[in-house]
Amino acid sequence: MRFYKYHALGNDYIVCDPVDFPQWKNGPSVDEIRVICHRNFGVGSDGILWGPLPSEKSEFGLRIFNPDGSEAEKSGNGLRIFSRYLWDQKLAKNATFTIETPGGQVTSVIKEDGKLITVDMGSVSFVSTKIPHTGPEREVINEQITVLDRTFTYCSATIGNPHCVLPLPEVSAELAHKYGPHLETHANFPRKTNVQFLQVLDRKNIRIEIWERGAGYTLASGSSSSAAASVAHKLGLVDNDITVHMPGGTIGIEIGANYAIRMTGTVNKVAVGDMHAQLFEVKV
Ligand SMILES: N[C@H](CCC[C@H](N)C(=O)O)C(=O)O
Repeated sequence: MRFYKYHALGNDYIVCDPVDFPQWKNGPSVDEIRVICHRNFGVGSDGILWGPLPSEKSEFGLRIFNPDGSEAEKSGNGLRIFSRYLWDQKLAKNATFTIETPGGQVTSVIKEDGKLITVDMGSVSFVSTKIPHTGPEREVINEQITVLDRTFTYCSATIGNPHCVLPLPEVSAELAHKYGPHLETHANFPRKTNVQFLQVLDRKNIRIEIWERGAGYTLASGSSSSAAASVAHKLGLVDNDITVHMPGGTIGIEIGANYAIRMTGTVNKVAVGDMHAQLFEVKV
């Protein structure tokens, strides 16, 4: 059971290719995902990338799993990592190719032999019924939400997966750890949500602290960068080309017409290894 581990700005994923896991007819089970991703009992990662899968629409298909066993519609860092895997394994014959995710088709462009990758992520929407977010259909902009001892003003967006973006004068990891879990599971979000605390530094730079749906605190997130940059732009606070600063590093976001997002960031290869059958004897 060969696996390939990469990270994107410290947001790490394990690529599991169906050719190496013939026993997984429909992908890994929740128990298998949870133990593989576990930092002590498993290989350890912020998620699993299951692919390449057959696709009728795109050149490659991909499924994305969070460490809690849930499935994500899209992952920006995950898509850069999977694109790098396809390039490294010579499965991608050209430097530009398409990938189908449950959250829509994306287009990847390999640069610097895979050390830098650009992904056209699709378009961001703020519409409640697309996120999904409860209440009447509207764009979720500057609404109020109360968790624990605090009421925040927030916006919500989707780029295939759901996001709750909270603009503040200053952000911190402590904010993400304290309020993130409660926002992630708030009743406003029927499919839960990713959470970003947003600090606008200037018209070309933002800073975010992230609490991910199904993964918790992470050092970087491509879909979070896309959503937070789009919210900042929607609020008139930034221009179209933005650098998103996160604890793990920076991602470039270009906002096009109708909030079409072009994301550019690095990928680092970590390891290639083999999972042992005893890994699956533990349930976490
Ligand atoms: N936890 C996310 C998926 C991974 C997102 C993040 N790692 C990224 O790079 O976009 C979700 O359930 O929607």
